[in-house]
Amino acid sequence: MSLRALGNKLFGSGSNITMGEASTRVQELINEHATIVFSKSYCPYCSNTKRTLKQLNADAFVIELDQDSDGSALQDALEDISGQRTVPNIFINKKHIGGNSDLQKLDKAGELEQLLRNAGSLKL
Ligand SMILES: N[C@@H](CCC(=O)N[C@@H](CS)C(=O)NCC(=O)O)C(=O)O
Repeated sequence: MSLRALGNKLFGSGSNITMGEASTRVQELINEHATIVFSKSYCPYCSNTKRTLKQLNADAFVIELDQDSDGSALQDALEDISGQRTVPNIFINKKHIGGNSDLQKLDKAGELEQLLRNAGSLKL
């Protein structure tokens, strides 16, 4: 568990769910959505990721952590699950892709489209 997650567990993060519940919710979201972006609405890297996915016509589920009352607990859980605290935090086919720079790298290498296709996330 990260130091921040431990601090939140001991002192509270302003959220009403436990770490375990947050982890379960994150895991359920990852399992339910072939492509999912954990995002924050004001984050420019997230906008970049969402724009790229939209340009590819990908069907991606986006959760804006800053607009979710449990967002900070979910972010702690994401750090535990993926080792990454920053947003965007992207999963395709339950596989952790990383952040925006990782997604852009895959796109430039021509690998993103195939990943999305394999996940069943391409509409066309
Ligand atoms: N290199 C990362 C940068 C992501 C980043 O710095 N995101 C900021 C928000 S714009 C962040 O997560 N800050 C910490 C936080 O919001 O808790 C990427 O490409 O995704």
